[in-house]
Amino acid sequence: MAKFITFEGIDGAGKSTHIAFVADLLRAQGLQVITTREPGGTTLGEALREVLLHQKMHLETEAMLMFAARREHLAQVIEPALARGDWVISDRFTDATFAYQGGGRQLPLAKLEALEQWVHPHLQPDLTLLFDVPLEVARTRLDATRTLDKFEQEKADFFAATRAEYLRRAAQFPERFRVIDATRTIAEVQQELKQIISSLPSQPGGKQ
Ligand SMILES: Nc1ncnc2c1ncn2[C@@H]1O[C@H](COP(=O)(O)OP(=O)(O)O)[C@@H](O)[C@H]1O
Ligand SMILES: Cc1cn([C@H]2C[C@H](O)[C@@H](COP(=O)(O)OP(=O)(O)O)O2)c(=O)[nH]c1=O
Repeated sequence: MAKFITFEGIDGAGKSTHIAFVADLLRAQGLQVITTREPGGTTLGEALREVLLHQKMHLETEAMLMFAARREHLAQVIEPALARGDWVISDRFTDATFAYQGGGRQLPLAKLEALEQWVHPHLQPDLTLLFDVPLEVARTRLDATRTLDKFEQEKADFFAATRAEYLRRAAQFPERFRVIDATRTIAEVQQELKQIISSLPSQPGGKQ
């Protein structure tokens, strides 16, 4: 059966680095795989991403726009792909809203739970890979590579709270989450990803 896999972690943890690797592992098994991202993944979603990453706005506006982009993403991309039997890998999904808007910006989680119930009451990722690194490691990686967007310019305590909320959710939903120690080398992380993917149901040798 097609699966929905999400990649999560604070900025600079290394998510984007590993998405193509995991997609290729699955394709090598003959599976159809699409990769996508949030906020974004559709024409409207990418327009909302531009606004979300560069404009200041009320915290609740930010949370609702994240879910608005997600609604479109589910309707246009994620749900049709899963219905066709394609595997879907998304660079972030709803856990990111809990971590960033809930943890980092302190929006009450009950408000986010209400939006989640509205937008995807019956769908959760089958597997969430949480790339976990201390803030200093993430920051060093980011500083070395790119111009920082609105979220990436946040202070250390914002990322500490974001990371803490990710880890809290991983503990809350242990069947869905795999926490990956992303301080290791890219090769070591890929080795672990290979093991995780090969033990998924529907994989040759994986649990059914
Ligand atoms: N395990 C790693 N060790 C060292 N550098 C890494 C590692 N993983 C990623 N990087 C580098 O860190 C930077 C941020 O990685 P990226 O995948 O863009 O992070 P994210 O998508 O989580 O924000 C990139 O320059 C990437 O090459
Ligand atoms: C999906 C999502 C992302 N974000 C933030 C996290 C990231 O800082 C930013 C964009 O995510 P991302 O695509 O990971 O950024 P980049 O391509 O620069 O690595 O949006 C939220 O705050 N809430 C959300 O619900």
